[in-house]
Amino acid sequence: MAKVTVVGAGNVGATCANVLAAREICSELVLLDIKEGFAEGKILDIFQTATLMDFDTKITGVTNDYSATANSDVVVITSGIPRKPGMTREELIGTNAGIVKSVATECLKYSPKAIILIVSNPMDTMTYLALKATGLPKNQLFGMGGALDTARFKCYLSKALEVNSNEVEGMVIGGHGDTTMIPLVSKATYKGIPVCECASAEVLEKVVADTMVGGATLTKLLGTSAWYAPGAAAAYVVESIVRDQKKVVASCVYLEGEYGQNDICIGVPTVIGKGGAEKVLNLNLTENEKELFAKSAAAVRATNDVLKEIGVL
Ligand SMILES: NC(=O)C1=CN([C@@H]2O[C@H](COP(=O)(O)OP(=O)(O)OC[C@H]3O[C@@H](n4cnc5c(N)ncnc54)[C@H](O)[C@@H]3O)[C@@H](O)[C@H]2O)C=CC1
Ligand SMILES: O=C([O-])CC(=O)C(=O)O
Repeated sequence: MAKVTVVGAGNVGATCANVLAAREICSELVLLDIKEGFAEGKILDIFQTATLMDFDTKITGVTNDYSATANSDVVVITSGIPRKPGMTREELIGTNAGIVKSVATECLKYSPKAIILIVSNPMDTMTYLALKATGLPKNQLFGMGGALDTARFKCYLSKALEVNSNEVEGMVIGGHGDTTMIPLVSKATYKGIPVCECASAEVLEKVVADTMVGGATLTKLLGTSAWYAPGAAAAYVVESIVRDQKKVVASCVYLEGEYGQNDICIGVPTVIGKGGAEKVLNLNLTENEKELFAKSAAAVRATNDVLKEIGVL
């Protein structure tokens, strides 16, 4: 069974840790935070649910002690600040870039073989930065955004169609940003029936718009960004890795020619297994989707350029 480290014991990290422990996705879990006693406290609280929820994953919380994370099979990086209402994810780059770079480097010292999953925002750019800073192969380090955006897309679709969300199929590719994500309506189905046969174009346009601002909507409601679905989405990706499930998850991976893009990390359908991001699937996009993907990549690239301007790359 696997050892998983989650860095950042805040809303998303602690939720991810809770799902991993309660569902016994790994045998050993370490939660690490820089804030004194914070991860220890979150883990003690989670541990006190063990007899209530019937799990026995070995869980440990530590303050900045990377030696406790040694030999992890998977590391999830959620450290960094979240946005506040009215902000974009891209505005977090100045604070989060330094944090993500140093955390990824530190984790790797103790777990050189770990698959590293980046969650901190702006996630596409943080993934690119961590990949370049560590020099890891592209299968070993990738980002989580599409799993969450896809879950939201399915929720909004199921509400619009008034059907069970588990009976809906769909995927969101592109950047994990309010204007960069691309919910693929053309590929979405309800029990094999294309959704465009189930709802009007107007209804589906609203589903797309709601999905794209899914994170911003929650940030406005909560005063900080969401955590239940983000934490569960990260745990979903970890499960596909540690159980070698080979699920196809829209994931932020480094592209070398796929979808017409090079030298960028952005969301594309990816087979996730024990080798990490094992294979990118080539979807037959419509002309409009191809155009949207190129625009999305241009926007992500512009944010990546800021890494050089602020001197972290
Ligand atoms: N990729 C995605 O789909 C999503 C990404 N996010 C992002 O995840 C990040 C975390 O969000 P929340 O958990 O809500 O924030 P939070 O503020 O609740 O937690 C962040 C934690 O990181 C810790 N931290 C900061 N610097 C650290 C360091 N150098 N080492 C270890 N720990 C450190 C803080 O002490 C804090 O406990 C944000 O950047 C947010 O935008 C959030 C939701 C979805
Ligand atoms: O909205 C945010 O800033 C956090 C996030 O990435 C999400 O919930 O999708």
